[in-house]
Amino acid sequence: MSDDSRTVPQEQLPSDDLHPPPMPVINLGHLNLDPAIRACVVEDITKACRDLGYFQIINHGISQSVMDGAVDAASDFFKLPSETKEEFASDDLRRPVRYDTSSKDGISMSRAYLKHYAHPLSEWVQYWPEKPPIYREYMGNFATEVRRVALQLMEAILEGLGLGKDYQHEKFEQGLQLMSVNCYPKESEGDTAIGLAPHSDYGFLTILFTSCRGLEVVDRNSNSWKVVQPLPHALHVHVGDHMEVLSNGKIKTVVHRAVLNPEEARISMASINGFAMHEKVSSARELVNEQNPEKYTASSFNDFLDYLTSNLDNKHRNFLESLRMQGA
Ligand SMILES: O=C(O)CCC(=O)C(=O)O
Ligand SMILES: [Fe+2]
Repeated sequence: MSDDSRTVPQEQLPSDDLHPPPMPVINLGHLNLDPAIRACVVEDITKACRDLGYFQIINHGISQSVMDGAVDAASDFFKLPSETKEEFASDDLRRPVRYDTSSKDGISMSRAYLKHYAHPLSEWVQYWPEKPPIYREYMGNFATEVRRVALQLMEAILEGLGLGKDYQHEKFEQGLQLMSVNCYPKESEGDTAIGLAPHSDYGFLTILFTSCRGLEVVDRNSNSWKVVQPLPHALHVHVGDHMEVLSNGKIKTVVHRAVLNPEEARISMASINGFAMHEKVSSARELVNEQNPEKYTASSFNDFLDYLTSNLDNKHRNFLESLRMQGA
């Protein structure tokens, strides 16, 4: 290894900047209390989405044992011999399950990940790893629960945007869920601290479980990286590209990255929630007017996969930029 390769560029160093309190924390249990309390929680969620694009949720109804079970299933999978995991390796982004050890961006080399569809579970679970034997059941339980939470949050945001909680209800109900299960080694001296390069997520909402600190988000007010400090038993939520499209830019997607933790190896599990594969997302008519003309071309998850496939070597794969209409 040359000396040069041991010098970590400044922009790849983890941020020391803990997200300054108050990082919004939403008590999701309050959504189901009386209408006046629900209205306040809807307002808090919508404000967090508009101002920051991310927040944490507590009292979300997913039990500790379901979360622990999924983490155990993920850790046990990543401990399997390479040959077993590589059965799932593929460059075909349309495979129902994909395993890889590094991204093609040349930055995030140390992450191992497994991506698979999860909704409807009965359709996809047959493709999931059979080893470890707990994987399908435990990850399936977590995926089902986390999707319930995503739908609940989506309804609240639609309500907060003035579209009504049942806006395009069937399309959300029938939408896809992609689980991105990530395993990062402990940071080792001299290596890049970046575990996953900056990106925004496809879909409306990502709900992320993280076993310890490592996620960073761009704070758009200061245009700097902020460390997300996970609260016990909380889940992190951030907005994806299609939320920006649907809201016609009222809510913005969140650029985020993962850095390696200097104390421990890390597991994260992201549930990415969108419309079905070929269902196009466009800006809500109700949010388009003369002052706010339509800003984005309609697109589907299938279009996103096409875009990724033709931009595999692009370090800044920015799907959303490709949708922005001229002059918008
Ligand atoms: O590991 C993390 O904290 C982030 C994971 C992530 O951004 C993703 O899987 O899209
Ligand atoms: Fe992400």
